[in-house]
Amino acid sequence: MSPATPTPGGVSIDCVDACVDFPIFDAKSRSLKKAVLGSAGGAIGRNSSNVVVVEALKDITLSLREGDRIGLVGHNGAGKSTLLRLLSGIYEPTRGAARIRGRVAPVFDLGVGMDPEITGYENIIIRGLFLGQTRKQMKAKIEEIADFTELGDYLDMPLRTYSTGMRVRLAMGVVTSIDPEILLLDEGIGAVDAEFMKKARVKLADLVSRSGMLVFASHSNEFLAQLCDSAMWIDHGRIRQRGSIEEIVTAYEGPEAGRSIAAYMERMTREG
Ligand SMILES: Nc1ncnc2c1ncn2[C@@H]1O[C@H](COP(=O)(O)OP(=O)(O)OP(=O)(O)O)[C@@H](O)[C@H]1O
Repeated sequence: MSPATPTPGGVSIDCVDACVDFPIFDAKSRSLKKAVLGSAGGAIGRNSSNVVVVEALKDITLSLREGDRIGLVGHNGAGKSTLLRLLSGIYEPTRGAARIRGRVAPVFDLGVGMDPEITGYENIIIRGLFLGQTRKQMKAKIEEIADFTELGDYLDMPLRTYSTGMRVRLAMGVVTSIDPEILLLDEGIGAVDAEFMKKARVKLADLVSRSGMLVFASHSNEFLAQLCDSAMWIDHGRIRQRGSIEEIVTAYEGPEAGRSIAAYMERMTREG
């Protein structure tokens, strides 16, 4: 399908009882008890072959449709990133099913689609191809992307000479220049400095308004409220609750955080 062709019937994601387990072949059983009691991470158990597994996602049943802009909240290791990878098709469910219809742009794994040995310019093209663009489309917008990144002469240097934030700038430049149908964002993109982030947020908001569906994992309620209109609480690999941003922040962090995000959203609406 050409990158500009919309998916017939609209974009959608449907998961039914989807589970994702990570087998850990070199786990030390002595340390397991501690991990089970920890508040971070998914449950640790054993599969039918008695291999230790991390149950990163458990029985995820979820329907997402065109226009959905949903934020994911939850503790460290709750399963947010794993869910984004499941929704992008990068991970297959260990059990259950996940059906994805639409062109997905995953914006979390900065290493994917990038080559440390080639220049920033070349990586712009490569990453665009990875996200379903044609070489011609990428060449047409490479200068605009280069300007956005403000990386100057570094764009002629191999990517391995870049800092983490510089790589994020490059990846953000590419992703905000395309038109994905399903946008999956991880807050890891926050590795850039404050000045650049201000500019990137505007571009991201624009990208989100162009895309058919957004799922965004974030530890920042404000950032979540800027891009999403509903939220879902992931807790130890399960969907604990889905609802409005205010509802979910209140349930996850308590009434004070809920009131604070409600006031923030009101201010956002007032100021347009
Ligand atoms: N490649 C992997 N191999 C083994 N376990 C993994 C792997 N990736 C994630 N996990 C485990 O899966 C669980 C969910 O991790 P995930 O990264 O999805 O959490 P998260 O909600 O995104 O966390 P954070 O907010 O800290 O980024 C954790 O227990 C983690 O240890």
